[in-house]
Amino acid sequence: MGYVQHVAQVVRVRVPAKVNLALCVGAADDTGYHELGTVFQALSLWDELTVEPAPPGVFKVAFRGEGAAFLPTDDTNLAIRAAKMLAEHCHVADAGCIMLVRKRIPVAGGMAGGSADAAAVLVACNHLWGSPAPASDLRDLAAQLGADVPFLLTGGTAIGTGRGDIIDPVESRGTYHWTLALSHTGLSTPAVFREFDRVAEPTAPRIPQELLDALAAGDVPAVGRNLVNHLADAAIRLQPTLGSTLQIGLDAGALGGVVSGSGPTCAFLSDSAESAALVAEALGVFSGVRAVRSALGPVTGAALWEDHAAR
Ligand SMILES: C[C@@](CO)(OP(=O)(O)O)[C@H](O)COP(=O)(O)OP(=O)(O)OC[C@H]1O[C@@H](n2ccc(N)nc2=O)[C@H](O)[C@@H]1O
Ligand SMILES: Nc1ncnc2c1ncn2[C@@H]1O[C@H](COP(=O)(O)OP(=O)(O)O)[C@@H](O)[C@H]1O
Repeated sequence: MGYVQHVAQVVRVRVPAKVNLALCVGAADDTGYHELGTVFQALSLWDELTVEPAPPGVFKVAFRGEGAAFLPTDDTNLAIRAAKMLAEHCHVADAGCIMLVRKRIPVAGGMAGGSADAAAVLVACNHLWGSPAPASDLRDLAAQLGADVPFLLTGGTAIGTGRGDIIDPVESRGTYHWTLALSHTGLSTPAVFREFDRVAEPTAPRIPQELLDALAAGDVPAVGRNLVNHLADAAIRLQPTLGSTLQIGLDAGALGGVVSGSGPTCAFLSDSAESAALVAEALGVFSGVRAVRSALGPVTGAALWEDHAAR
């Protein structure tokens, strides 16, 4: 690929959080990664990224909002890794950028906040630098950055296989009202997989057909009944209060409740805003819950946010 001259402008991208409607975990391979069968849904809890050009070789990121104080801003940050990876892949002449992320997705919450930011950076920097990378290259780079990153490019409701990075569309109807119970402390994804390995017997990571049928029919109660997460027991062993959180949400009338990904965020499904509000009220007064958020799914993946573009 030849050298690409970048186009100077300010770019804004909005990227959603994800929840796993099913997270079925198989055996680990030689690298320690587990074979997954997962169904992702993108939720209307958005991180917002602004990217501006910077002098050649300067890559910086800053965070505001939810969990910002806990995030590294050095070269280990996924946002910086994503920008550098794209610049190198596309041989962007004089690449550099300054990124600001307004965070709403909880950090280390099992909702793919870091992965979302990485996906947003790929979309934003590709636009900033004159779209040198086709969508297929963005997908390849995303998978190198993390197992969850490719889905955040796509959004909607989709199946993930392999490491969770091979994304295929799934037939899905309906609007899903989610209530998210945020925890006081995060959980490390590798630690939860390690705890899973310590106890669980690996099986084939088969996504329940009942869940796929319910999604195809837009049968929200049946989706609620068929939410499944093989990492949930491990997450609850590491944060026992999550067991109470799940029970409180279900007692308040949620159609289903599940630990999101590796946790600790718990996600509850309702079929209306009114029912979701009752679930949120019950969770909001439980001391084990730090904060409650409401979100709708499915929504689109990382995308330019034209309406709010810097002027
Ligand atoms: C568990 C899930 C479910 O969607 O989400 P989160 O709870 O993190 O949001 C994902 O599989 C996480 O995806 P992501 O956070 O992008 O993973 P990566 O950065 O690639 O890997 C972090 C660590 O998770 C473990 N890992 C991840 C994916 C996978 N298929 N098998 C694994 O064992 C490995 O220990 C790896 O070192
Ligand atoms: N841009 C980023 N946003 C969030 N976390 C990040 C980011 N870059 C690196 N991380 C690191 O990734 C870890 C996982 O965070 P996150 O992606 O928010 O959670 P999860 O993997 O549970 O969905 C955090 O401990 C954090 O230090």
